[in-house]
Amino acid sequence: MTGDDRHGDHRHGHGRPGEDRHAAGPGAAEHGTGAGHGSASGHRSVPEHRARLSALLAHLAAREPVTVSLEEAQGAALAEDLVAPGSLPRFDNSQMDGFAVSSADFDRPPSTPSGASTPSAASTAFTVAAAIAAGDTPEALAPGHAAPIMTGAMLPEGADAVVPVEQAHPRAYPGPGERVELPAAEPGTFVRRAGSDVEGGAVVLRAGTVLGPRQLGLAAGLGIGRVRVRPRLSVAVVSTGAELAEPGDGLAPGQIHDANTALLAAALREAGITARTVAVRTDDPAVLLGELGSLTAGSGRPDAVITTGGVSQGAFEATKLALGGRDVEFAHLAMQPGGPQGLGTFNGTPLIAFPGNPVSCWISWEILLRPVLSALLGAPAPRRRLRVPLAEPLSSPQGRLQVRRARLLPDGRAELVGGPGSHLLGALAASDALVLVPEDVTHLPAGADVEVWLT
Ligand SMILES: Nc1nc2c(c(=O)[nH]1)N[C@H]1C(S)=C(S)[C@@H](COP(=O)(O)OP(=O)(O)OC[C@H]3O[C@@H](n4cnc5c(N)ncnc54)[C@H](O)[C@@H]3O)O[C@H]1N2
Ligand code: MOO
Repeated sequence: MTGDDRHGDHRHGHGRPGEDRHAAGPGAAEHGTGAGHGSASGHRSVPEHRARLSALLAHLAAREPVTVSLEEAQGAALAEDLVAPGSLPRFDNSQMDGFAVSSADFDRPPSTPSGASTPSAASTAFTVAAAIAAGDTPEALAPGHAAPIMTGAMLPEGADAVVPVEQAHPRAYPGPGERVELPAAEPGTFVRRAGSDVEGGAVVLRAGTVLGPRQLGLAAGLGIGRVRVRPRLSVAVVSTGAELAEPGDGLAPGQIHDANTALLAAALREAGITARTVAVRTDDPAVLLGELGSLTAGSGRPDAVITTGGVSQGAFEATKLALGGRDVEFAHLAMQPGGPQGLGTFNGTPLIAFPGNPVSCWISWEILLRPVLSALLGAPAPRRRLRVPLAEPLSSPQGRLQVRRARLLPDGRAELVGGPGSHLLGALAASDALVLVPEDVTHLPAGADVEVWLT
């Protein structure tokens, strides 16, 4: 992780109260419509918080699409339908290394030229024509002839079937004019018909499709080198906390290594988002304000800022202290982990405040922000959601959506990994799924069906 660590650069001139020009951002006052949408626990519900995130980021859906190379397009969502300029396969071609023949020739009585061995009743003797390699433009096949043909090579006019070389006698490619015996083949045998995969002119990918390896392979196979996509988001991750040290550096007593920067930046990049990172290794709100001020100034500012840490009830909550009273609101969600959250704007840039515990960060991204981005922008693609039986019983706090880390077992059951604690990085790394336990559920027996998101 090459974090842009500007700790120690105390530029207090930026982002002080009164310097924060954020007229466009949806401030706390505009979020006052949530009454009645809270959870039974009195905390804000997850759908309500998602709706606020969606309103905060809605303008990002209106950005002009861009035309980019396939390499640059990975992870982006198509801005328009992708239409096949031609067919796949482009032309009738061979699926096997063997001999191109006309199936009609098998109907003729076997020919036994003088000096040739008598073919078996099941095969027919052919005169060998010129061999056809992939990339060749073959000559038409004359009746009674079989052309050695390689996989992918264009079928010659007059041929409608291919016999693999393994079935030929001799099991080889005799020279032109020599003889080869082949067993009968139906029309179309081992022939890959033009357009049998994709028809020219067809819509092959719908607007909004996220471009991964398979989609990019299709575009390339169709000869499409550049695609029109929704522009990539750029997000800055600002981790905060006086206890944080750079991974790789030594620790003073009481310090811990910063996991959130690497975790969130990787999550963003995996989602096709450009991520930059800033570590604010102090609980001084003025330093955080300075960093946020310089981050959100100028044309290079990100589309959004995510902060981690400093949003709970402690005495040194830098994020809350720095941003409280500005256009950022703080709330406690009916979710665990990931309860304390903030959102709003700083200098007009959307700002989302995640809690500091690493698992809380991950859950906040997976359960709150990622689904909002999927719905608004198409990318990243939504996580796959399944209902599967639990491998073991669990209990969950009343009035909270509890999100547990789990592994999907080969038999299709979800096995919990670690407990519910939001500091359990080891268990998080061993998981490949999230189990969502609804707010009103406090106990589930083994075998109960649960909602699982594959991560
Ligand atoms: N009295 C209360 N205390 C707490 C409450 C509460 O409601 N009342 N909520 C708890 C919950 S739930 C969470 S989640 C955390 C949220 O705390 P903050 O967002 O203020 O985060 P911090 O206090 O800065 O850190 C919490 C925890 O995470 C560690 N941390 C922080 N940043 C990183 C990082 N970049 N890499 C690794 N670990 C990090 C930090 O050292 C703390 O252990 O508050 C509870 N408390
Ligand atoms: O809401 Mo916190 O994320 O449980 O530890």
